Amino acid sequence: MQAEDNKYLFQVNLKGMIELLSEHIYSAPNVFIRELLQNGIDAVTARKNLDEIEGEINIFLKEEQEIPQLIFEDNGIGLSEEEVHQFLSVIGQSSKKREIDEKDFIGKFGIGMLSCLVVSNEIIVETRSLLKNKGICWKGKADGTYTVEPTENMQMIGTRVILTPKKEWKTLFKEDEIKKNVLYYGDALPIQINFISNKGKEILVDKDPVWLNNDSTKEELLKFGKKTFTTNFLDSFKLCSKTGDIQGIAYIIPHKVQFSGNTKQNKIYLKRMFLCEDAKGLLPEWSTFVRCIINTNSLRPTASREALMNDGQMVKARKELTLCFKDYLKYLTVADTQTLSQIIKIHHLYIKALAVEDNDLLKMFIDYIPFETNKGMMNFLSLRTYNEIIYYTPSLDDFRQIRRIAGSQGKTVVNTAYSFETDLIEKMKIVMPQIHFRKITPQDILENFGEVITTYKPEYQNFEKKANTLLKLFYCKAQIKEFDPVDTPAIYVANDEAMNNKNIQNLSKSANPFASTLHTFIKKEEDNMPTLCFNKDNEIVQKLFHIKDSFIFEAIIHIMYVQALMLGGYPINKKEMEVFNNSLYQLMVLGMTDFMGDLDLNS
Ligand SMILES: Nc1ncnc2c1ncn2[C@@H]1O[C@H](COP(=O)(O)OP(=O)(O)OP(=O)(O)O)[C@@H](O)[C@H]1O
Repeated sequence: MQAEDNKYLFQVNLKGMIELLSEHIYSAPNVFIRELLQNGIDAVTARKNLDEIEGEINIFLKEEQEIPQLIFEDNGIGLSEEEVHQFLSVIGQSSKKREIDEKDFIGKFGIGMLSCLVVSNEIIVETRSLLKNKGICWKGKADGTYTVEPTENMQMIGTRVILTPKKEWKTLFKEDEIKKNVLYYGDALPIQINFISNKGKEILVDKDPVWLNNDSTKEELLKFGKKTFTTNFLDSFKLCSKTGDIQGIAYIIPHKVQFSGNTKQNKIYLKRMFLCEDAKGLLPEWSTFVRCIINTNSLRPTASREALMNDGQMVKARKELTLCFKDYLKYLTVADTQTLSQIIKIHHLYIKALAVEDNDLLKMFIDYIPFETNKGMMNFLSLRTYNEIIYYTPSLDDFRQIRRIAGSQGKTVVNTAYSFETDLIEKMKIVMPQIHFRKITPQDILENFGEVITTYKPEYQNFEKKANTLLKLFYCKAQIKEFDPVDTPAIYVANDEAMNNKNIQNLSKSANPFASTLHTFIKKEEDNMPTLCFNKDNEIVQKLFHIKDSFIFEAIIHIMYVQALMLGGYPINKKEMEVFNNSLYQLMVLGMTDFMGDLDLNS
């Protein structure tokens, strides 16, 4: 279209716009209901600024004809003929674009009406402005044309939007579907919404939801939470933030949840219109142990109106909401320690995440937080009460080994291999300098084992020599030590590097094409070989010092070696399993043969 000499106006291909909306911007076609509710409530808000009225939205469903007709009617400000041309007929034009409008209105982009053309070929708008005394009928079509003419149908001030479905969207115009969608988007709206069909009038929404009512009791809130999320929550607490003008409620999930950062099971409202389930960015990442219902009056939506903009305001709001979490937990420490213990029992991982971030909380909760130790789960209070030094290990493999042996040495060792534990310990070292923490490895424990000078006793030397020859095949060395408990004959000790060396060693003997170069990765081979420590005072070991039969010696060393691997929770390869089974089998046969030798087979 030519506007002036050499100047042309852009044209909008409405069909393309509708495709863009339905396929890329809106996640589902039912959003037209949200857009109509929102236009209705915005119109009522605009009228209330000039006039004292009780706003109302009536939704009529007429099903007498083969094609149903859906009418959304509001008693809002209405539109004049000029406004119809200016706002309804220009895509991207909105009467709510001024900065001061942001506070009052939900809409602002000037595209919401188009969502109706996703489900209907035509939009009919009958409207009468508060400021004019005649009604207008506007008809807009998906082909981009529209008509405007006077109408006698509008006796009231307000607007009526009339839609008939495209064939493929007829199901969205069924009574149940409409009611479900109206409640999905509009259940918290501050306006009465009625549904009217040939069966009569039904009030769908008429009062403030429990979670926005400051006088609601905890019981009422928990009941509402159960109805909304079908969960019997452990507890609830209020959320509020000045930034974003946020109010809401958080429910504590009564069972363990994966620490996955899943933020998609909440209910987020914008100016009391449902927006989305994903609270990403608005709630801290560790908050997945709660379900939240939140309303914000001033954070900004994206154009799809299905998410909030992750901007500076949201970051500020998140900080304020995080404070609500902290305040609630602090409150529990003084007012409801029973609920606090339950929460910590189920969600200690999240509480740890919180405590890592905040020194005050760390001091407040640390005594309640459970840790895995070689003596079972222990809370920090018991740990610090009964141990002068708190030993810890950040490697799970090391913990598995240490678990068996540290206790016998009177040590309590904490497994800090899980998320946040190491950070917590590092923080505690600073915040609580009076408590002594010490990192420990299997090597440290090994060094604490009683030294046995083998050179004094030829049988010890002989034992180590023979055992070393056998164990070398498994990339392991033998050592005689003295340690508790005496009934443990042998302990396998290997740090991460030693285990790596063992694995490389195994690979280098396999058909791996890089086998010949793998040896270069093994550092200080002898020093860092896994060690099988034999317990000098153990009954079996004592007997092995004197055993003459090399066959039995070999079988027992093999069995002790694999048993020690099992005890330490180490992986066992095929070759190790084979020698274990074979040795056990041979010993059983031997034992039975000896036993049968004593029997009188003829009797
Ligand atoms: N029920 C109504 N009563 C009065 N005016 C309305 C009504 N519905 C739509 N309008 C007018 O039509 C304009 C365009 O509406 P539309 O829904 O496309 O966009 P919006 O509400 O302004 O913004 P958004 O795209 O963010 O929803 C509105 O700005 C408003 O001026």
